[in-house]
Amino acid sequence: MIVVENVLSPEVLSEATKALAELRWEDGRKTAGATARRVKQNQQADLTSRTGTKVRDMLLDTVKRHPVVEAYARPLKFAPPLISRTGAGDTYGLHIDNPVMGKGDARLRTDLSFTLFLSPPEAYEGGELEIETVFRTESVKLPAGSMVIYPSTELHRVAPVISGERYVFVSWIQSAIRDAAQRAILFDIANLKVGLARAFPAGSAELLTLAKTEANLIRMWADA
Ligand SMILES: O=C(O)CCC(=O)C(=O)O
Ligand SMILES: [Fe+2]
Repeated sequence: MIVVENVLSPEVLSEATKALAELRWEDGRKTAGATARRVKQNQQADLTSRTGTKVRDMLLDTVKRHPVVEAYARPLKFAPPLISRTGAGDTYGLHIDNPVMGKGDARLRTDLSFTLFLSPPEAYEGGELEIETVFRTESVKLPAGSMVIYPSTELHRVAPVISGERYVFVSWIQSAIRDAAQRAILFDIANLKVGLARAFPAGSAELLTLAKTEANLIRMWADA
């Protein structure tokens, strides 16, 4: 699991916030899988409108371009994102995300789930994203514009919102590196590259060997 801070610039965040007011909202159960439907009680934006499509593409492009998202998740495919609104009294009970989403070319395996927070934490009480890991339950409530990426293999819920409104942008990633342990090794190497680039000159044998190791591990492990 990783928190990526300030994924959205203040300009993109303010444009997204403005768009939220223009979106049409429908029952969140429409997009839930069979088991999640029972516990899902929120609203979801209709993203087929002009404003909806625009804000969806703007947010997804920003997420896709982020270097930490790329290094951590190694995305191969993204599921169609959702923008959801959880108001006072609403919640999304404990569930597991669908393992496979979409049809045909859009079909993907969900390796990672993410939530990009669009509301500042002061805008609502409750509404933490709670992820049940083996050792503990992680409770996540982030500043607007920051996101959490977590393994889709974990049960999770959105705690009831007590007051205010919680807006988030949510999607799923099929990673080119299916195995989480292999993904973690590649993330370490990506971070090491950044650190060592400060200590060694560009084109040095050390940096070239590290680049070679990274490239060859990706060649060994990547789906495509
Ligand atoms: O709202 C969130 O933070 C997570 C939503 C969620 O779990 C889902 O849409 O499957
Ligand atoms: Fe979920």
